[in-house]
Amino acid sequence: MTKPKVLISDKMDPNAARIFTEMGCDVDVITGETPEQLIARIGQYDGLAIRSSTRVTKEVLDAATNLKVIGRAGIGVDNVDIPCASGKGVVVMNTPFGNSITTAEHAIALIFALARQIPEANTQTQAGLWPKNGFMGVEVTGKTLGLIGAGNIGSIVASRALGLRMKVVAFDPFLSPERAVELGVEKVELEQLLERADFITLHTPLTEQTRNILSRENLARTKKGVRIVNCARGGLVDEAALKEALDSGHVAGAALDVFETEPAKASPLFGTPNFICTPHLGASTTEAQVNVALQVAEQMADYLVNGGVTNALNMPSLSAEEAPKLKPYMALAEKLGSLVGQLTTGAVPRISIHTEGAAAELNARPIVAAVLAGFLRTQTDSVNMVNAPFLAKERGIEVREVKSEKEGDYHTLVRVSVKTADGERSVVGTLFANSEPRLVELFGIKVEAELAGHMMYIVNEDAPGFIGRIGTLLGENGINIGTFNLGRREAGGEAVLLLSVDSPVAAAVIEQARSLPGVKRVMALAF
Ligand SMILES: NC(=O)c1ccc[n+]([C@@H]2O[C@H](COP(=O)([O-])OP(=O)(O)OC[C@H]3O[C@@H](n4cnc5c(N)ncnc54)[C@H](O)[C@@H]3O)[C@@H](O)[C@H]2O)c1
Ligand SMILES: O=C(O)CC[C@@H](O)C(=O)O
Repeated sequence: MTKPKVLISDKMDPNAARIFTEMGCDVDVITGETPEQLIARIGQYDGLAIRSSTRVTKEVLDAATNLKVIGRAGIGVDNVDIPCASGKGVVVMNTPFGNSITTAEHAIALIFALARQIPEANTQTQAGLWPKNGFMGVEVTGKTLGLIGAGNIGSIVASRALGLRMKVVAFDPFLSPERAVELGVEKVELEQLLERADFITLHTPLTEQTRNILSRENLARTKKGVRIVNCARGGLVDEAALKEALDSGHVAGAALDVFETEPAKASPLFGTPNFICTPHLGASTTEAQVNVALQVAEQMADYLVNGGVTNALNMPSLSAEEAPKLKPYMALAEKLGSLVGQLTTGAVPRISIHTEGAAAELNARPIVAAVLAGFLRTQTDSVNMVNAPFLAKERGIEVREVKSEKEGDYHTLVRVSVKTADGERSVVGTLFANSEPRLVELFGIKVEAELAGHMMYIVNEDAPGFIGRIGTLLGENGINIGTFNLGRREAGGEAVLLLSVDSPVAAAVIEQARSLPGVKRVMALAF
């Protein structure tokens, strides 16, 4: 088997390359390339490991014809076009916890740097000015810290601030009252936070809701003399308004680790008194960089070598232990999705996936994704487990998931139902010997068929002589029948015949089969 090939395109702790190699991947470390150089190179790689410098744009993804996974050694993935990656079936992973402590410590360091004006005091002291009277600071003890965003990093900042005897108020619409109590913070609305905080620290992602959360209007609502720290993302604070608020003295100090445009080589804020900044160093400690490098390499290699999915932003997680258990179900689900896709014409506004018995105990999301991939592959080639849910949504298909752990006739079942203009139609499958996918029901008729290779689907009136006629027709056309599966609603009623054949069935043979007496529908199928 050829080894998966990974490119590390940003400066990363060397442990990442070591782990890739140890886990069976070939790895190249090529950093500092231009976008054009990356575009020219990316086609040969299965994996791309990045930090924040590499921009994974649509152009890069268009050229990445072999790419299966992008791994971000860090948290923020705003340098990756995730919708485009999802559309192309590329898994995007990050390492959500590896640098949280480090970044929280940077925020605390900046709070102290602002409270005691350490950078400027250092500069003037080293310039020989001994400015002992020019730097009257403030204590943080007893002050109120306003936390905007109380997730991984925000909650660590809160614990450190409480240790410093600060009072912490937090604005985070997704923070539950119970969690706030657990963290020892007071959950407040943004307006209250702005009015009460002596220090404000931001720890949210940049989203449409958080962009400019410290806007000109909100900065004006803050307490006079507030000090502001942003170690999260540029764009959360209006930089022009911050400059004015610093100049007017309304804001006593501001520290930015992140900027609207990075690298920030020029900014109106540079040189402003009481403004300090660092070049996106929040995650830059030896410990954090080892953590995220090890984690990203382990996650990516696990995916490329074993199929395990951890911390993916566009696909359900799947552990290396779960992967082998789910594998036969995903094969069954994909076949059922494909069958129903091949047998359905016209719009499908809804697909329902019902798992029963042992199947209901499993993680349903990969099974659902496999059904959708099988179904959509009948309409487009560029579909896989990652992009299938997105494509289904794009096509206006509502996807329903139902689980019932009670066993019926089979110890495990997957039922796929599609809603069409003619009503709801279902196909049902099980696993024989826990591993072999079998169709057991087709549009309400009991059958038993392996869905594999080339097949023929025939609906006819149950009448003597039909099987002989179809056998003769195929024989005369040199088509060898592999398996023969029959089912019927009742004696003399509608019957279904599923044949596996050793070679594709030509359109002309399908036409001849359609003209046999009693035949209602004939289709060639392929799996
Ligand atoms: N400076 C750096 O080097 C550095 C390092 C690591 C992380 N970060 C950034 O820090 C940020 C926080 O990281 P994290 O790991 O704590 O993320 P997280 O997802 O654990 O926490 C984010 C929190 O923001 C909250 N939130 C979302 N929308 C909000 C809104 N409209 N108002 C208020 N709160 C809102 C969420 O509920 C969540 O609790 C991310 O943007 C990440 O990219 C920066
Ligand atoms: O890789 C870095 O140095 C920055 C990391 C940080 O912004 C993150 O979102 O994890």
